[in-house]
Amino acid sequence: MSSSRVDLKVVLLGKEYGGKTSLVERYLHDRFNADLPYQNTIGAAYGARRVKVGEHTVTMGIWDTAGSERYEAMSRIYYRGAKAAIVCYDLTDSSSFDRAKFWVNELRQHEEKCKIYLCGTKQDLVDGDLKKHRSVDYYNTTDFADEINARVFETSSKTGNNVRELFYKVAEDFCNDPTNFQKQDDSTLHIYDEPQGKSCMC
Ligand SMILES: Nc1nc2c(ncn2[C@@H]2O[C@H](COP(=O)(O)OP(=O)(O)OP(=O)(O)O)[C@@H](O)[C@H]2O)c(=O)[nH]1
Repeated sequence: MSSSRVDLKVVLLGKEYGGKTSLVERYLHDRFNADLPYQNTIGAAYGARRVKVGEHTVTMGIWDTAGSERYEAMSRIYYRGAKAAIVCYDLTDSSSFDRAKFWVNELRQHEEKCKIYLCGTKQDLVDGDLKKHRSVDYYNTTDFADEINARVFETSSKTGNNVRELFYKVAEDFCNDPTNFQKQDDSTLHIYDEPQGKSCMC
């Protein structure tokens, strides 16, 4: 197994049952299994992927944190040093958007340089005839995004809609910021870079 530097640490934050693990599973392994019973993340899970953006190839290290408030203190550890945070909320659960605001506030206070992406999950459940299930208004999310200088994506891990686009945008924004390509010191994290399964770091 080869080891490689992680250029871009990305953390996923949000309420439990909000769809974070499914989003990472869809992105890293292109799979979604609706028949599997829900299993809450304990601690956090890690996966990595190389992404090519123009002339750059960056290794994205993705931390999927536990949404349960029981693990809140631990989730704080995982956003340290993150260049990007994907703050997820479930489009069928308005309280999950309140929780997303909580995480945005945390990031703004403690990790100022971390770029924030708001991600409304389970978009397939509020699409077309299923619109009545939508509990988070799109324009509320874009207004909030404007306030905090973030982008909004609505994704479905079931259909794959917008998932690659979201992660590509994270990588692209990173590559478009020249300060990210200044010489790094020896404290850079080195880890294995192949896509990895869900692991518990409890
Ligand atoms: N229909 C639909 N269901 C989804 C989607 N994403 C997630 N789910 C379902 O929502 C439930 C919770 O998803 P998870 O990805 O485990 O949520 P999580 O945010 O990782 O949860 P925690 O680990 O508790 O923080 C699971 O039963 C998923 O199958 C989606 O895009 N569409």
